[in-house]
Amino acid sequence: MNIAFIGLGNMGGPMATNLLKAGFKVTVFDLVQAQCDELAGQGAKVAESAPAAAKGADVVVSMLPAGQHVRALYTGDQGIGPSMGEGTLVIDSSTIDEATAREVAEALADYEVDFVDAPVSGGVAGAQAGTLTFIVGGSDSQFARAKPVLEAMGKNIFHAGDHGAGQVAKICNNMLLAVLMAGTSEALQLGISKGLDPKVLSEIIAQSSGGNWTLDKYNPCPGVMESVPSSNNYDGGFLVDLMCKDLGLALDSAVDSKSSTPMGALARSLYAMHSQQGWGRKDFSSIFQMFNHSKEQ
Ligand SMILES: NC(=O)c1ccc[n+]([C@@H]2O[C@H](COP(=O)([O-])OP(=O)(O)OC[C@H]3O[C@@H](n4cnc5c(N)ncnc54)[C@H](O)[C@@H]3O)[C@@H](O)[C@H]2O)c1
Repeated sequence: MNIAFIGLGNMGGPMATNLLKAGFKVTVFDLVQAQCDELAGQGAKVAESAPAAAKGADVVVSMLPAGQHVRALYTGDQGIGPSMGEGTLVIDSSTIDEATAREVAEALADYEVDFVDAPVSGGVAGAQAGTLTFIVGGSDSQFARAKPVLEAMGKNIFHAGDHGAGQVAKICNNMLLAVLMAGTSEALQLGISKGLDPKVLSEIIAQSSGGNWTLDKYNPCPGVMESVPSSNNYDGGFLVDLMCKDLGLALDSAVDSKSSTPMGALARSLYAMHSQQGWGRKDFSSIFQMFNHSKEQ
């Protein structure tokens, strides 16, 4: 099976690597040449453009920053719709708004191209380990077509509903993640300000009723955990600006459905302020530093 992979950033790069490891023939394209070169070193073919990558592919996977990039890739003037053959399957794993996911699905149907939205959870570590959770929106038959490809990159593959449903479930998860990361940071900084060792405090809370994923798998306090962005100057991982985007998507959905999301609204303000203070290109766990009043850590 020939797979085209478009968008080789923090997530897309390791996802494409896992498709190569699973034995698929992979053609890649990214605007950043160095990221294409890295995949070429692992056996991928590098295309000169997105339409060239998509030509002749059985499956096209995209992992782009936001909705406008996905819309432009598939439906814009330079869109790759006409480059794909009838029966091609498109898997978009970017986190975008549900309306764009549905719009792209409809536009591609005109070319007899199948589409699923398949955003992921699990972060860069999950992308590298091939243990991502995929949350899929599409018809039953489209889900069945996508599953074997997704299994090469992930562990848990969920069918959330029709087009756009994957995106709705994903932003519910990320809104909660943002709230948990801010709350965990606040609690750890309180303990530190009272003289507690953050490693000891993390172990205590992890085994207590406040335990959560941000504390025991993605600890935001530098020095507590290895191989997470907080121990790497908050580089790599999931950017503050991407979290701001996801919180914006969650609040748009809340307006649309007349839902009350006060914690999500507060989290969006906190992460936006953090971004304005120069942290936009750092990992979202750096919100920990917003609560660091000593500035000595
Ligand atoms: N990083 C994470 O932990 C994480 C976790 C879950 C979901 N996500 C979501 O996954 C998506 C990608 O995240 P990421 O962290 O890999 O972002 P990233 O910024 O590291 O990577 C995006 C890549 O897309 C490329 N790109 C942009 N426009 C392009 C185009 N027109 N053609 C080809 N390439 C193009 C960029 O050059 C970049 O390499 C986002 O929607 C994000 O919200 C990220």
